[in-house]
Amino acid sequence: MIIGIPVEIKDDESRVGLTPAGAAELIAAGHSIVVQTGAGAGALCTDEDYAAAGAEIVDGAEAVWERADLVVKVKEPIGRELDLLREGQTLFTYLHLAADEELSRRVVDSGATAIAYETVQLEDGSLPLLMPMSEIAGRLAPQEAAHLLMKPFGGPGRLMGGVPGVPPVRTLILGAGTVGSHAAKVAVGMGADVTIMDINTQKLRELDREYGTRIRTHTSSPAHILEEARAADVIIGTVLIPGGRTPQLITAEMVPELKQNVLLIDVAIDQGGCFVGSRPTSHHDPIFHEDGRTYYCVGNMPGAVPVSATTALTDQTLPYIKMLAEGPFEAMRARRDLALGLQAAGGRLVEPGVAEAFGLPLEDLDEVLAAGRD
Ligand SMILES: NC(=O)C1=CN([C@@H]2O[C@H](COP(=O)(O)OP(=O)(O)OC[C@H]3O[C@@H](n4cnc5c(N)ncnc54)[C@H](O)[C@@H]3O)[C@@H](O)[C@H]2O)C=CC1
Ligand SMILES: CC(=O)C(=O)O
Repeated sequence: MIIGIPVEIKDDESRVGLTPAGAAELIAAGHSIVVQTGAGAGALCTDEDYAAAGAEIVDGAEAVWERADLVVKVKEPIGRELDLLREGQTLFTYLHLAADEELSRRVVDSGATAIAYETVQLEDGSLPLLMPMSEIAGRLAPQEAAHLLMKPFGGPGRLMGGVPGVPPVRTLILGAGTVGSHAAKVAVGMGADVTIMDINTQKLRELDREYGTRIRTHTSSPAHILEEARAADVIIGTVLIPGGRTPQLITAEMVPELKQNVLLIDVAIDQGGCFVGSRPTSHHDPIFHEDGRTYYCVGNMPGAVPVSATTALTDQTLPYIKMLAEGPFEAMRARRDLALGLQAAGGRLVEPGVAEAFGLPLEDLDEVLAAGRD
């Protein structure tokens, strides 16, 4: 099979879908790799590295998209990429369709077999291809907060950990999954005053066991969120309903109750965001202010650390790319975890969260899998 690796064209996105080491493994398994010139440059993977692994380097995105049976990317297709995506082609990438109706319709209508990293799901409910980037985004969130609280960067001028005699910053984390637990780790390490909330008490128990009295846990409900949010200096949003649009936990009624100068970091913006005022921002223009509150809503946070993130991503995606390269439908029929990544194929949408978000017709996953031909 021909596997294509294009340059990522989203704003400030320097990750790449496959490392040269990953390319070498796929080539050893009998596949061909076509890499767009410069695709790995931002992640310190040079064209020479890919060529040494046996990949072909080609100029321009068209040359990759036109030749590839399987396109492996990092972020959702945008702009010209959506024109190039076609029936008979498999796309393997983060898609986050439930956050974007136009993108959802274009991906479905393309007829391509679109498989989202973020909904590949193991039997225990974990999301193995979302996890590495969630670990990174979680660890980055308090770093971003520390930076944005400083006066020279437009913040109110506060230190996350405080100092003797001056209290630390009150940090509220909504969601105790992968992003939330990693954000807690770094925020606790910085000495912040951390409260974390989830609807899943088991996750809160695990954090309680790990951090004891260095962290406060609180069951998530609208009343409890309001109580905690009123006191917070930083709120980090990390909730997820896999495949679906993020529930809005900070509502329009709650916003006037928040402190002036509160910093709201919406990591969950890629699935639509969990604060009512959130709208996507980018690394080069990451924040906006509304009613005295500051929002940070970058949808590709790990793009800030492309060297670490590209390796972490390929480490997890490579076993799945190998399966897909042998025939995507056969692979999805054999592996339920991979099949749960399927969003649409042959113009048929199979992701319930997307159908619900936009009122689109939903097809049965197993019927679509049974009908698929490699
Ligand atoms: N902005 C960025 O660059 C990145 C964003 N993300 C996004 O971050 C979000 C979180 O990802 P993960 O931590 O991996 O997901 P996860 O599934 O590990 O954790 C989500 C948590 O939210 C909890 N939750 C659901 N509804 C809730 C509610 N009403 N109140 C409180 N908690 C609730 C769940 O119980 C779960 O523990 C996703 O939208 C993901 O796509 C992930 C990586 C990078
Ligand atoms: C998960 C995701 O959307 C990202 O890493 O950009």
